[in-house]
Amino acid sequence: MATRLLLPRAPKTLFQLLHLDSAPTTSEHFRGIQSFISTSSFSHGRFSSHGARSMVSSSIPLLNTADAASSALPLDTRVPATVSTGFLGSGKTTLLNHILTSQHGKRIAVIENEFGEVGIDSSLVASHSSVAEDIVMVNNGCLCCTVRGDLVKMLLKLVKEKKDKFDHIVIETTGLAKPSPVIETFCSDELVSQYVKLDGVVTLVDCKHAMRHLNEVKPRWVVNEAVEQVAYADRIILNKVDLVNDVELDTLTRKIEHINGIAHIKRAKFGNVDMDFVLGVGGYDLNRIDSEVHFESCHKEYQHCNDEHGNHHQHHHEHKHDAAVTSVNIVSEGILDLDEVNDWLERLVDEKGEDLYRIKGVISVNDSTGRFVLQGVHSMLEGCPGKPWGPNEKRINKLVFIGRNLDETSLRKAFKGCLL
Ligand SMILES: Nc1nc2c(ncn2[C@@H]2O[C@H](COP(=O)(O)OP(=O)(O)OP(=O)(O)O)[C@@H](O)[C@H]2O)c(=O)[nH]1
Repeated sequence: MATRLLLPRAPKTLFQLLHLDSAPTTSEHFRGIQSFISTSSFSHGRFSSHGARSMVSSSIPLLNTADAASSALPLDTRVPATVSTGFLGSGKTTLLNHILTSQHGKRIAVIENEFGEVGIDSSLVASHSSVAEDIVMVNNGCLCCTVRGDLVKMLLKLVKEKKDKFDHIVIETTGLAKPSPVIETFCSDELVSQYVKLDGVVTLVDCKHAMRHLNEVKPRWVVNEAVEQVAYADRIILNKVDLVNDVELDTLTRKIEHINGIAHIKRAKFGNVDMDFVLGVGGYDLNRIDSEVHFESCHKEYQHCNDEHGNHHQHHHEHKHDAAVTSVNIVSEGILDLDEVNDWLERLVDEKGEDLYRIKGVISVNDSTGRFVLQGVHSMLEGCPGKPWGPNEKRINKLVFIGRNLDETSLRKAFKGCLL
């Protein structure tokens, strides 16, 4: 199975990029993306090397470094799209109605999918919407691999025919859908990624029933949709808190953090959250990775858990090799050898791409005055220079891996091997 890596070996370009003395401008940012863009694609649930595609592209043609240096790039004008997912009855339609009736100043286009001939959800949504311009499109079927083509068609129809009528797209998946094919549509479909950018995956969790679904043991090779929906999330809404007590809520929160250590989590009744929490989250935006990779609990531990070299500490979950979907967070001070990181991540996505759901990171690399940020889905990875480090700022690398069968021990070991 062929895959591509994050950081192609182009030392000259790389070092030019990493020597930026200040935060990158928009054009520098795109230069970075372009330079490090992955070229693997995902088709029918399997990685393939056919048809080089970019994970994040834009309406801007990708420039080479020399061109970028002399051009001012236009703003990224692609329409942001939010994918709302969650188990059956978790509150997706309730949240959607909340989005459609809240005052956030955005005109929303909705793509719904539902089974059956009678569109119950769509009539619920349509009747609640207070904004005349909102557009609701319904797809009768599951937006999974089999109908991914329909999603592409609907997205392209929206952006081509109704472009001026909306500012944001919300895609509600059915409760039993795996979110990955929908996410991959944005990452791997060249046409879609020219017009639309994935803003974030919002997962609704029914606090009353989620634990049962998350713990359900599936036959080998059968995906537990509830776990996947949590694993891919940028934002998680623990909904229906009125139906559980504090102990149940805390246990569920820990379980969810164990699966996804990076998503922001909010508790809610009837999907009632601030719109900032679900719209405009920039979950796939390299510019925002720095603020996303926060690891609050790790910051606390950092003071206690430095090893003898002062450069490593364990996350509070001691899971060495877990067949389930989990997160491994690495927070460590130090400077990494970029070539070593390059080799490591290349090997990792090559061997484990299918099991790696998300990667996000902010790292400090040799000869750079600024952070290097990276993010990826499966074997599609991208990175670019980020904000400069402050003069007295500790260079703390933060990396999070969310995936299946993650071998925490070997991830930490490989990371350590990259430290200078
Ligand atoms: N008690 C309680 N009920 C809620 C809450 N949020 C939603 N509900 C109810 O839960 C039921 C399911 O909510 P929906 O929004 O339709 O859930 P959904 O995820 O769209 O459901 P499917 O489309 O069937 O997967 C509805 O009757 C909602 O009114 C909540 O916070 N508390």
